[in-house]
Amino acid sequence: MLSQAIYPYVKLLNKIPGPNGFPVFGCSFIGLLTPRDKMLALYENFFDTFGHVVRAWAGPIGVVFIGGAEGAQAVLSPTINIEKSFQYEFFKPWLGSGLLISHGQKWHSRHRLLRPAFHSTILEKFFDTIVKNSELLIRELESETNAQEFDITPYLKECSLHNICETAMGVKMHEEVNLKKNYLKSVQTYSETFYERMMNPFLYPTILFSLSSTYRRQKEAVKILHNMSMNVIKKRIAERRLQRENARVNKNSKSEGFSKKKEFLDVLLDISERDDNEFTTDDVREEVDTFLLGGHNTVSMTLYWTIYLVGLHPDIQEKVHTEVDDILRSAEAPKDTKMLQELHYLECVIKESLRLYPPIPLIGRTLGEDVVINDFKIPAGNWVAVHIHQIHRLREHYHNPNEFDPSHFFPENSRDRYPFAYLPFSGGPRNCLGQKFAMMELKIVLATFFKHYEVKSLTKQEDMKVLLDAVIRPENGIWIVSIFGQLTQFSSRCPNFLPDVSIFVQLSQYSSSCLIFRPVVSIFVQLSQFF
Ligand code: HEM
Repeated sequence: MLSQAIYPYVKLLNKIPGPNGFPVFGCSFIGLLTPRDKMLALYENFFDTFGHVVRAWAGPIGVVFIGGAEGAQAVLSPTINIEKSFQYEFFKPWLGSGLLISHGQKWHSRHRLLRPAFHSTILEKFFDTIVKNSELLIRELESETNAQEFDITPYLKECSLHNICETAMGVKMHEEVNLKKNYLKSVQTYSETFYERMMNPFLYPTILFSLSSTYRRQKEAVKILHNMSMNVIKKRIAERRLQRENARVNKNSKSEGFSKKKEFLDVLLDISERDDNEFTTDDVREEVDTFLLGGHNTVSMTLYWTIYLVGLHPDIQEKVHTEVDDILRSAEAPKDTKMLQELHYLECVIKESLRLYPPIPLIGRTLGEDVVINDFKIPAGNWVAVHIHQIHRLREHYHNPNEFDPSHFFPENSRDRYPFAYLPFSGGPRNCLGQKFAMMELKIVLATFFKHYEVKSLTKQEDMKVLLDAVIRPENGIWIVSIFGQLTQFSSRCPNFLPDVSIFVQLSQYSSSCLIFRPVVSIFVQLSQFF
């Protein structure tokens, strides 16, 4: 009975080209055997070999990878496809069923509730706070300018964490040194355990996962992550109490936290204070966890990839400095949103950095209806992964796909581009809620940074190890030499993005040259004929 039900499905999916899989194990061994810094290259090789639509078996479950813009549009546009794929469940111990993971009625109502908290009129209120934190970053970096070389990533992570806490959450976390340090470390630990689980279908069932050492590491990380979000919530509740007290004492004074347009955390706390139990403390916490993560991790990632890429290209760096100096003049940082809008070249640089290193390189969906892409039918209910990183490097959309070339976003080059060929913030109804916030923050921090610093990146692109977990990040940080307030020329480095991965593609096609492995492989090949 079961095989009768499964067989047509397997047959249908096997019409889509992709690496062969073994019964039960599918192609899982490829993921397990591939070093993390080679994963992106492995995907690229699959797309080169099989085309824009690639089928892979994650254990016994079929996943279809989409590496073309038209396919991405077919999956991401329809409202019926808003359900995330099963792997997002692995975020549940941390994020509960917050906005990133939820679907159906819950997603619709939360989305409607929280969207206004990122409206442009609210964002303008955040401008001065982000400027202040950017200036703090500049002062903190001064201690490093005499050093030979240093890793800039911890500074940028902290800056973006300050920004999201002080704006959307309405609390200052500058003094909480240990809490922040442990939080940032635990974000990384969780990302790693997420990746380990995703790559190993044996860890998919909760019961097996709970026996693993990965689970124990994840559990410890979750305690710290929740400690951070509860701390933020408690601080804001105390702040609101104080504001109310002040408003009572001085009846005429207007309380900042109770203006008509509310910041994110106040929206949540207002509802949780009502008597109807619609929103519990856990509901508030899962959204705070979601926005703390969304608000700092991807932004800091973009900050350091942008500084890294600019630090490799003196010609581009010179143009950035010229523009920032022209627009900011004697100001230490951007003064208003009008000034930000005039930083056209910097905007192209940020967009180009997001193209080459989209912080979230893959997004998953469970299809709500059958989708046909390039004549291949993917049935409703199937998992699909849209490979943003791959789509961003297609020559049909970018004249110089593997180079850092901000001219890709000059109006004359981008005006006619296929809309789903650029997806750093995803696309369709479940695109990023913090997109405008992120672009404003990135521009303010980077304009302030380049107003004060010239940088030289020390790791060549060919030596840069890029790790894939929930995001793409440099394995060993971003090592730079920075010069405060004086501009000099540095020699350009040779970009060469993808390491050699031929061995992994061979593996995927059962031609492993490993002697011990070969007999095992051949048995599975034989068995797979009967499947
Ligand atoms: C450069 C910065 C950012 C990038 C590249 C980025 C990228 C993305 C992407 C690709 C998604 C879709 C994820 C998926 O479908 O699995 C997403 C969703 C989301 N992002 Fe961002 N994001 C950024 C900044 C932010 C910020 C600053 C916030 C909050 C303040 C935020 C909040 C969210 C939320 C809540 C979602 C879930 C939306 C939903 O499912 O309805 N993001 N982001």
